[in-house]
Amino acid sequence: MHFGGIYEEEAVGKVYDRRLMGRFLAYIVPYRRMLVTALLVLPLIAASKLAQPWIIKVAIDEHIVKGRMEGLPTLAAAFLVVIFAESILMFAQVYLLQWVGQRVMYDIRVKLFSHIQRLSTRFFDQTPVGSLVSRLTSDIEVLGEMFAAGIVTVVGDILVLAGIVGIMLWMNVQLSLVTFSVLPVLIWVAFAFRKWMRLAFRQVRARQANLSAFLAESIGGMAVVQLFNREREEAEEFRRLNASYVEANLPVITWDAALYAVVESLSSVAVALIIWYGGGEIVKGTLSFGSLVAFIQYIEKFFSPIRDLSAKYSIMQGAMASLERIFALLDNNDREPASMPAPEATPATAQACQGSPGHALQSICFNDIWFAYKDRDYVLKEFSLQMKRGEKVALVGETGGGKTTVTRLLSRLYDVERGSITIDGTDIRELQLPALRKRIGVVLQDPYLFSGTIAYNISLGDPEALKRVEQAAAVVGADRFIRELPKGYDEEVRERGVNFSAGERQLISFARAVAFDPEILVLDEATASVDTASERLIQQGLEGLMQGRTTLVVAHRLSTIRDADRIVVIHRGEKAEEGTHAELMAAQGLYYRLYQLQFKD
Ligand SMILES: Nc1ncnc2c1ncn2[C@@H]1O[C@H](COP(=O)(O)OP(=O)(O)OP(=O)(O)O)[C@@H](O)[C@H]1O
Repeated sequence: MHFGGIYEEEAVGKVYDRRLMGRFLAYIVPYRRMLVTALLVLPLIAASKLAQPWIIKVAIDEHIVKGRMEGLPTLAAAFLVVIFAESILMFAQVYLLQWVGQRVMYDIRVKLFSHIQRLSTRFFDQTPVGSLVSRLTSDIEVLGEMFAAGIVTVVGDILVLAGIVGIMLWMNVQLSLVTFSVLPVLIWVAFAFRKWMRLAFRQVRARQANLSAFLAESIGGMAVVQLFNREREEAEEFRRLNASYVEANLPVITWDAALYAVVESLSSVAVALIIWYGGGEIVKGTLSFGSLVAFIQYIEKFFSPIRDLSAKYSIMQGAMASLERIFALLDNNDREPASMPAPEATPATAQACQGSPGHALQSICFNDIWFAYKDRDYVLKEFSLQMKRGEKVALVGETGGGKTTVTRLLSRLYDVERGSITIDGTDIRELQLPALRKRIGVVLQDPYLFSGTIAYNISLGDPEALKRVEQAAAVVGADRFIRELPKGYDEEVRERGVNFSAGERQLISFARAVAFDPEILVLDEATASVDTASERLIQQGLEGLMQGRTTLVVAHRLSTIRDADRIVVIHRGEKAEEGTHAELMAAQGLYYRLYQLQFKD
């Protein structure tokens, strides 16, 4: 059992949280006119609801009971007009509210997405992608439900309830008091229900989160599950989580059904009271027949919004929890590093690290850098390296030594903790991030392709890069296989490039680096082995890619770097050796041993 419900336990918020609602209101403000119009319609809808029983009362008392036909058609027509007006007003109100809801959701989605784009690599290391996707989709959708389910119309419901109480008291105080004797029970039930529902919801949402997290992991890793015959165990685990989700839902269903039944029977009790007490009043001549009928109709209209209470309650609670999570993400300031003055003055190290900013690249220097992904767990210790324009430097060493980390620090996916990295004597933390990244082309160990065409994947939609697509593909030798595709550069790439081989994906990613024409190239060689023919192709591609650029390459296949200007051996985060292939072989140290290991066959 690999899954112990370790995923986020959902915070079950309040049903109404003033702080969250206050912040949410800021998103509604731009659409206040539409919202106000929708709210202005509410009293009109309430009035038409209140008018209907009244028209019936008049018809009965003034016409039917007295046997007067004239006027009845007018009243019937008035009744129709009121009902028709109510439908039109309801339509307008639902439309306006949903319109505002859609706009607000659109705005929050845009804001959230651009916020997420600016978050740091560290943040993405720690946050499961699935949870970010659900912030942007289901959490925002729940906010939409708040508009769709007419939460705003609660105001209207309250108007109707108050109106009914007023009219009933005005018609007959005593009968009203007798009818409202059921209210204390109703209020008690509503409060108790709120408490129980809250607890039940907490369980449901936590188990729902577990279920989705399990699904995301299991479907994402389907190939492993299938290859290792783990389907049955996974299905068993899923059945367990699924059952626990259903189990958590049972109390909610029970309370929901119970509330419905209780409200329904209380409304029947109220009707019974009206018939019993009101009937007596009619007999005594203190109440008209029409008033009795109106009373029964009003009491039904009184209970109907209360019956919807549980649905509205759950939507509100869901919306508050979603708002809480959306705002927590928006408040996360784990931004990508901004450009800032370097914390310490760049030591004027060797002459080699100088240069003139703004001109062609002269030097890249790592000056005694220290770095840890977490706390004081240093992955790189006192690492130094100097590179001159046009040089090709290779990083080699055992797995987990810190080679990839060096490349990440150069492109500022993370910032060094101590020491500094300079380009032409300027600390890279002082450079603008986009300017720095424009100078550096990175080829990742695992090339990431997007769904779209090959041309799009090479240029990523950049107009300048788009002009260089074919030329770039030719430089790395990718043009040969692309030309053979039925649609050439317009061939569709499916999600993550599943319809291309590992070697072809590598070549496309090389072409991408060339199309952006960077001065500095950072290359993390793929560890995945490809067949000898592909390896030769890739080797040729690499040569084209590195032509005329200053290159830092993380090498796994030592054969590819024999001609590097310098080879740096990293051992447990420290520089162990540095020199050319011939020098390091002659020294018979770590590099020599690695080389022997790889070519022992
Ligand atoms: N995002 C991360 N969060 C925490 N630790 C990390 C992270 N990335 C790497 N590490 C750790 O840092 C160390 C150095 O990793 P790095 O990827 O730089 O090694 P490498 O020499 O490139 O290895 P390989 O040859 O396998 O690619 C490893 O011990 C690794 O576990």
